[in-house]
Parts: sequence; C-alpha cells; structure tokens
Amino acid sequence: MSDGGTSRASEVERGSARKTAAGLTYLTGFGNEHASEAVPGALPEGRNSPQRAPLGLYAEQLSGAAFTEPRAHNRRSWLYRIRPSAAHPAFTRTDNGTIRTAPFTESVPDPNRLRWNPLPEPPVGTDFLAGLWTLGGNGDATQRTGMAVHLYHANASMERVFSDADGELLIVPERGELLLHTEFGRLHVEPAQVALIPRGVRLRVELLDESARGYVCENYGAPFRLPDLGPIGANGLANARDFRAPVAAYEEVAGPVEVVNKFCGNLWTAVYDHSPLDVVAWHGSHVPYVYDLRRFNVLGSISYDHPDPSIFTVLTSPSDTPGLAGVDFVVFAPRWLVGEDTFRPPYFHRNVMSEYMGLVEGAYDAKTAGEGGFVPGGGSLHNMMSAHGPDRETFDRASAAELKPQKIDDGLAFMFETRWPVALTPQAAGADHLQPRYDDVWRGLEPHFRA
Ligand SMILES: O=C(O)Cc1cc(O)ccc1O
Ligand SMILES: [Fe+2]
Repeated sequence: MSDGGTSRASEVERGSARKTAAGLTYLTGFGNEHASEAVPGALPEGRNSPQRAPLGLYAEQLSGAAFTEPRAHNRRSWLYRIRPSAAHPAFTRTDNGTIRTAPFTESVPDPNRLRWNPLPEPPVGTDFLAGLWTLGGNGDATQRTGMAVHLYHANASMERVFSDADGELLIVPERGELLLHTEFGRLHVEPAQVALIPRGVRLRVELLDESARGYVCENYGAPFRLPDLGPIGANGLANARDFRAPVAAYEEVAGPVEVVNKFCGNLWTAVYDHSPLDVVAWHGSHVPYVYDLRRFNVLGSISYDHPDPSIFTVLTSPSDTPGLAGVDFVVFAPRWLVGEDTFRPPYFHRNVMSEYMGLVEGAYDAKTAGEGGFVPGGGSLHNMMSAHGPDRETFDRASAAELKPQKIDDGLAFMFETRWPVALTPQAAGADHLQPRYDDVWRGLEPHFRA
C-alpha cells in the first residue's frame, strides 16, 4: 500500500523517469474505495477527519459527485496533504490558446461527413496543455452536459500543473508515452492504453518521448462508468480488475509553481509557492486510472450479421435518459470475424447519435488506409443522421470476400459516440488538415439492382 515519496529532481532526467514509469505500482479495480499512503501512518484509521491528521498533514475532501448522489454513483476522495488546497493566491485569466469549451456556437453545425489528417507539428516547447486543440463538442460545460473532442500534439513536458473544473479528461495517446503526475500519484500511459483524470484532479504531464500525440474526450457530464452487461453476464468487455489507479506519491517542492485551472471554458492561472501535488496519503473513489485497451474482452457475433458497435463500449457516461449516453467510449480492438452469409465490415447506416472516430494504430476495416485516408492521429466526424459506412473499396472487397474465419488484428480504432450533434470550432472547420474530398470515398457505389 505504500510507495516512496517522489521529488521532482529525481525525475527530471528522462532516463530515470522511464525507469520510474516501468516500476510503478498500481491499485486495481473500477469504482472501488481505494486507499494508499506514501509514508506509513499517513492515512488516518477509522475516521476521515481526526482532530489532528497524522504526520501533521491537512485532511481535505474532493467531491466528484454531489454529497447526496446515490451511493452507487457517489464519488469522493479524502486527501492528506502537506498544505491544504485552499492555501493559494488569486487566479487571473490567461490565454485559452487552442482550447475551446461548450457551448460551441461559433460555427453552424455541419451535416457533412468530415475527416481530418493528424495535427501539424507544434512549435518547439509546446507542452500538453499548450498542445491541446479543440475540434468541437456539444452540451454546456456550465450545465455539466455534453463533451468536447480535443486532440493534442506536444513536444515538451509540463512544468506547470493543470486541473479541469469543467469535466473529466479521457486521454487516448496515439504516439508517445506519458507519465502523468497527479495528486493521487503517478500513472504511465502509452498508445493502446487510456488514462482518465477525474474532474478537478491536478496533473502534470511528462513526455517520455520526443513528442506525443493523441486524443482527449473532455466529458462534462456524469463520470464515465462501466456499461451494464445485461444478458452478456457477469464478465466481459472491459473487466473491472484491469483498471489501475496510482499509489500515493507526493512532491515537496518549494518555490514558484504555476497552476492552471480550466473553469467554465476559460484558463485561469496562479503562481503557488509550492507544488499542489503534495498528497501523502488518500482514500476514496474519485481517482484517476489507466486501462490497457488490449485487455478489452471483445464479444461479437458467432453466427451471422454485424452487431451494433455498442458491444464494444469500454466506458459510458449516461445522460438523464436511460440508454442514451452523453458519451460512450467505444473501441474497435483486434477480433475474429466469423459471420456466415454476412457483410462483415460496418454496415451502411445513419445514426441518431453522433460519431467521432480516431485511430491509434494500423487501419480500420470500413475505411481505406493510407495517405489521405483514415490514418493514425487523424479523425472523422459523422454527425447525427449523416449517411456513412464502408467506403467503395471496402464494399467491393467485403461483398466478394470468401467468408472464412478472419482475424482483424491490424489496427486499433475508437469512437466517442454522443447523443448530441458535435459542433465544430472554427479552427477545426477551417483547418488545413481537414480533408477536402472525403465524400469521394463513397463515389462509384453504382446501382446493381435487377428487377
Ligand atoms: O461508422 C463507424 O465506422 C462506426 C460503426 C461501426 C460499426 O461496426 C457499426 C456501426 C458504426 O457506426
Ligand atoms: Fe457509424
């Protein structure tokens, strides 16, 4: 249950950080009451708020749910820290850079199928926060509804600390390993894994490679949870035991530390005289975690037809209407296709939900790969009711394919699927890396009708 405290000095050098990352210890499970102390005796026994917290620490609660939310969904953690979070100077506004927040009203929602190439190379010295670039989203952060789709491209580690009051951050790396220094301890995340930083939890992102690229779903709504399994039974899809939370690790840094706070769509900054990553022990359920998408237990048809991709849901953020997610995180992981007399790739469809898709590696079975196609680091948006599905090449190939068992193991794609249309930021609508002729992939689907 304990891990040594960490000083920033021991991690500045890249080689040692990689060693640290490899040796990280984790707590396992989803939605648990976890507990961890970096120094033995730091965690109070039998109560949350003793008259004097152990070792001269300050006790502080971080609530991710209203105090009164049902027990099954209530989320809070108790942090035992060197200084209370309240000990900070005033925040002042700072530039939002390329980060935007819902409501997204600057451009007219677009019914067209859209596809982007990866973000261009950022200027030298771009950290994770400066490298965040908002594509669009929906809802309203102040109403705690909806979500934003961001991409990031960074080439420097953060010196500053960031927290997001507007939502939780689901980080989906596509290139480059990250070491996430959080109030709860450290998480290592690499492509094919995802990390979740709960609302309000402070974090510093260290790059373990020259540069890092990926996607972020900022979820303003109910915290992501595991989907119910219904008739699937008690096991399958993402198994709870594969989620890993950090063990406590703290920084005792004297001197100025910039802390940036995203609040109702704007960035605010304050210079602290210490690092707020100074939590020596904690317990609770509002915690960051990592999950390896390669652990996803993919279920599918073993008879005929292509099941709806809801069967690939890793995490869901329910809205106030049962079954209608504010956002689902869906993964298209390696799997066998065995359907008989079946068109095996994704079908042609129009969906009341809106679909943003990204690619972590390889290719996706409905979309032709390669230059100008659906490429790792790129993304597509098929908004509410827009017609899409296999491109012409895929349709021709799959309609003629011999239907022997086939392993799809050359890619890892994912989808943020949301109940509300995704409105674009002007920077996404006018991006140089927006592909101008995406519609052409469905050209040449000629009628074959014979009466
Ligand atoms: O459009 C997509 O590629 C995503 C998707 C995949 C699938 O297998 C079925 C429906 C669907 O929207
Ligand atoms: Fe789709």
